[in-house]
Amino acid sequence: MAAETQSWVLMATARAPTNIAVIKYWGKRDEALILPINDSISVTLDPDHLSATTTVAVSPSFKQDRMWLNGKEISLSGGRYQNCLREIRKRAGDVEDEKKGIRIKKEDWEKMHLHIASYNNFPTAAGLASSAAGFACLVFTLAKLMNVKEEHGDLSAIARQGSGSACRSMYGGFVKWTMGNDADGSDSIAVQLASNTHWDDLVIIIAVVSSKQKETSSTTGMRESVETSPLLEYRAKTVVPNRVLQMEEAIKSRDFASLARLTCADSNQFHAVCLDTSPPIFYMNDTSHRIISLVERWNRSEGSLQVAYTFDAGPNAVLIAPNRKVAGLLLQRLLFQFPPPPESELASYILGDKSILHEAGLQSRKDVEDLPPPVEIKDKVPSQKFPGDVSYFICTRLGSGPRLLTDENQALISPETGCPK
Ligand SMILES: Nc1ncnc2c1ncn2[C@@H]1O[C@H](COP(=O)(O)OP(=O)(O)OP(=O)(O)O)[C@@H](O)[C@H]1O
Ligand SMILES: C[C@@](O)(CCOP(=O)(O)OP(=O)(O)O)CC(=O)O
Repeated sequence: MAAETQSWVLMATARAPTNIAVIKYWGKRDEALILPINDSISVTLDPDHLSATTTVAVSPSFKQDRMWLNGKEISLSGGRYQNCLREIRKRAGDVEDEKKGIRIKKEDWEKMHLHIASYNNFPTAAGLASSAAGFACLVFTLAKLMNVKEEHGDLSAIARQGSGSACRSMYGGFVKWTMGNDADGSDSIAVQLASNTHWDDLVIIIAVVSSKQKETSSTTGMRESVETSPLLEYRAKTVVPNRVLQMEEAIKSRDFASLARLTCADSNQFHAVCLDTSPPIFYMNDTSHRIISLVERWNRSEGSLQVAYTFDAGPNAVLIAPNRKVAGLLLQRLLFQFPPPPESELASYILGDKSILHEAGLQSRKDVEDLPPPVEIKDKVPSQKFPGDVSYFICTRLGSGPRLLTDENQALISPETGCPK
């Protein structure tokens, strides 16, 4: 390592999106390498609304690897962080910054320490896949700083070792994680099926459902399902392979009815596997079930699939609408049943792309209070309302994959101190 001065700090900053699976990953065949028992397919969400931003800095003055997440120092000693750091360091290349007089040879990276700062623009560990955005961003930013030449696919195999679903956040649009066959996991990678512009009418609405009870983590839950659920074996071997083919076809031909049917069926089967686990795992709650009923009732009354729902390892609903008009009708239904609690404003109850709200004629709490019951529930069931059962909604869309942020003002680490700003 040669440099005029030993006090320099070299940094890279990037942003990576989160993703939601429409064909779920649930179950590993190798716990250490994080190799799944079936393929999965996801949509990448708009990084403007749900993403991680990470800065990685290197300096000869750093004494150890350190990381700060949302401003708080966290330990990097866990196997998942260590695996990602080791795999990237192995592939590091020579780096030269002539202006700053910095040269780092590839063999130097093993000895140099890193400071990492990351920030999520959405709640961490709230069932919104922060670990997917976080590990994808970490691996992508490390690879940029260390001049790693690997393709996104190879990088996805490293992100996978941070958290399985993270490998799918290495691309935008529609992404497939192919389970692979090799024992070392080198072919268990993500591939892009279509970019976010391929089907840009789709609107995603996330209902962040209030939940007090502590849930079983995905890692623990899927281990218990692998050990005890006979349904999971049938799902992985028999159901998912066909569903993946049908989903790929639906995406290619922008067939919303098919996408919706497969998405709902796969979410429901995943939660059936959780119930089939011993002891059973309950990720959804009464609010989740009410949202499913709302969608099913509406779809049935229209005689065609208006929207799709899917739920990960928690009670939050992710709803997919084919376009803004239907998304507006969906918001009206959701807000009729789950109005904002008395003390909260509509503007802080609907986050992300608020324009859909305005297009649906909803400018204020009064507009929500005046909403008539949806036609499909009139006269059939009492139109009960549940204010406060949803914490807030996020309106978003499909998004692009990780990208480098070149504006130094966006760095989360100070070039002077080498620590978070
Ligand atoms: N930006 C980030 N950079 C690096 N690691 C992160 C980042 N954000 C989250 N993580 C890691 O992911 C962990 C949270 O993952 P966890 O699976 O508990 O929650 P989640 O991904 O938000 O929710 P879920 O998996 O249920 O959708 C954090 O404790 C941290 O280790
Ligand atoms: C239900 C899921 O969200 C499970 C995600 O599991 P994780 O990727 O969080 O699990 P680990 O690999 O153990 O870190 C479905 C999915 O995203 O495909």
